[in-house]
Amino acid sequence: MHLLEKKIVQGLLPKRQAYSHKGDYGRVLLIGGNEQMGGAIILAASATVASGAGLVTVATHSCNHAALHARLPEAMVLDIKDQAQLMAALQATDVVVVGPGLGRTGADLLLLSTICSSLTAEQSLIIDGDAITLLAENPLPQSKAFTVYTPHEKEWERLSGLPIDKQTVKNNQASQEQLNSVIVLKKHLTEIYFPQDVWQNQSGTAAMATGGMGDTLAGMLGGFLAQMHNKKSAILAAVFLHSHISDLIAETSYVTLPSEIIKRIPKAMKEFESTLEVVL
Ligand SMILES: NC(=O)C1=CN([C@@H]2O[C@H](COP(=O)(O)OP(=O)(O)OC[C@H]3O[C@@H](n4cnc5c(N)ncnc54)[C@H](O)[C@@H]3O)[C@@H](O)[C@H]2O)[C@@H](O)CC1
Ligand SMILES: Nc1ncnc2c1ncn2[C@@H]1O[C@H](COP(=O)(O)OP(=O)(O)O)[C@@H](O)[C@H]1O
Ligand SMILES: [Mg+2]
Repeated sequence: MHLLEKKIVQGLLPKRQAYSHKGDYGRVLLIGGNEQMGGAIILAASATVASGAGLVTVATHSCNHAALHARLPEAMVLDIKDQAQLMAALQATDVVVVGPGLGRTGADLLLLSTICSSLTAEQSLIIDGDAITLLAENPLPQSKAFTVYTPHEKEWERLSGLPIDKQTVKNNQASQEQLNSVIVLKKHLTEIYFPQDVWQNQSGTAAMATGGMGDTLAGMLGGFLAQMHNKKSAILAAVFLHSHISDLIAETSYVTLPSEIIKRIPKAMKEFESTLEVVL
């Protein structure tokens, strides 16, 4: 197992070219947020914007639109129930993040099925939160998109069938192979399962154990994948930085709020940029 530590991530973020524009930094579509959990998709989308994605759109329940506009004017908003608009947005996007605060109704499952079947191999799909639980209970044909699941241990138990005490590296690798996707298994010392190798994050503390923290990581992953052509570097950098920022805040704070982490993403990214491309 490789250790994901500061020296690995140093220089992974490409310095931006002077002659570039928002179209060069990717389109991300975030899908989630029902009547009870609008906060989850607002945190995720805020993390995507703070990570520097070129254009961010949020498909969420209409009751969340005013809050989203007020909290995050950088993002565009569409009604999660508007099929036509959603299909157009799915076709136009580079990355989809689905699941934060989505809910687990039959309509949510239908939506998930539409998403999985309509994406192409050129697109990336991050499956988080309720979308993982829905897929665990109702397996669907695999999407053609490059797929990343971001389960915590309980969600991984549902998806892989492995009880938490059986989630060994070997067992997790076997499930990762079956799912043919990247797995970000979130916990203390988060593990990242790629087809070729496994990484263990060395940053992060119990100060992160608070609602909305995983929603924030899902949004960061979306933003990093939208901009970086090396997908592995994007995933490793997002996982490390999310927890690294928390470590910095935790030096003087008992808990680290997701919204505080989001504010510090751009500054943290700057410290890890490089003009030379590092390949892991
Ligand atoms: N402000 C909001 O709107 C929030 C919405 N949320 C959404 O709520 C939905 C359900 O997610 P939940 O994770 O709460 O519910 P789940 O029912 O999927 O999982 C929570 C349970 O898993 C257990 N667990 C075991 N190991 C764990 C680990 N390593 N990390 C975390 N939990 C572990 C917890 O103790 C808890 O009992 C998701 O769609 C999520 O995005 C949450 O993110 C909380 C904040
Ligand atoms: N004790 C801990 N040490 C390190 N990281 C933690 C700890 N507790 C939680 N985290 C991190 O916080 C996040 C929690 O994700 P998740 O449970 O999906 O949150 P939510 O769904 O509420 O947004 C993960 O990135 C996880 O690694
Ligand atoms: Mg979660």
